Amino acid sequence: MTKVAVVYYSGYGHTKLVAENVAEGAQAELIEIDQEGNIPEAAWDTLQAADAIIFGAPTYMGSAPWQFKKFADASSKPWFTRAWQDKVFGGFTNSASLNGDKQVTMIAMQTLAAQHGGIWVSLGQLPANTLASTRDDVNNLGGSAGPLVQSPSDAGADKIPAGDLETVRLYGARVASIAARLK
Ligand SMILES: Cc1cc2nc3c(=O)[nH]c(=O)nc-3n(C[C@H](O)[C@H](O)[C@H](O)COP(=O)(O)O)c2cc1C
Repeated sequence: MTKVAVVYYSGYGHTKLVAENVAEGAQAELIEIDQEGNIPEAAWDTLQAADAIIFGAPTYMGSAPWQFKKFADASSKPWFTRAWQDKVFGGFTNSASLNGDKQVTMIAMQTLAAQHGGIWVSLGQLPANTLASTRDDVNNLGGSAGPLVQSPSDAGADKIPAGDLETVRLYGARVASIAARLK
């Protein structure tokens, strides 16, 4: 069976809900990076055993929060031994603005996957960008590297647009299916 892990950081719960939706689509195990930027020791074994790893983080100040970066730096241990070489990777980000510099976070995740010698899975969904498009549509923020999610800054995770959550569920399924094909 194909194993997928979603490793994510969430400061205030919005990205956590997004990660849960990605994991639902991918049938993945969730690993939360805590407020100190750490994951449980056993989670490193889960990542090692995974066929695919999906990174998730909100965008803070135009990039991933330091807790995600601490996790990324800690992954230099498996990097040294090429332990994640040829795994399938994906990633997603969530932030308050429609744009909000999400792409910077996506590029950081793609680069991290490349550092590990991984195979990055793009979003693979057409953008919904016509006059008739709404926030309920899949890929209404027009991502290509991976799913982009917007959480209004003055609301809880329950106000994340339905289209964004459907986008991430489909992306999770895509990563899992590509990992299964390559296995
Ligand atoms: C320190 C900080 C910096 C932020 N910087 C950005 C930003 O650069 N762009 C943006 O669109 N939203 C920004 N936001 C808003 C968050 O991305 C947004 O509230 C997100 O839903 C938080 O996710 P979380 O609840 O998983 O932490 C920032 C929030 C915080 C707390």
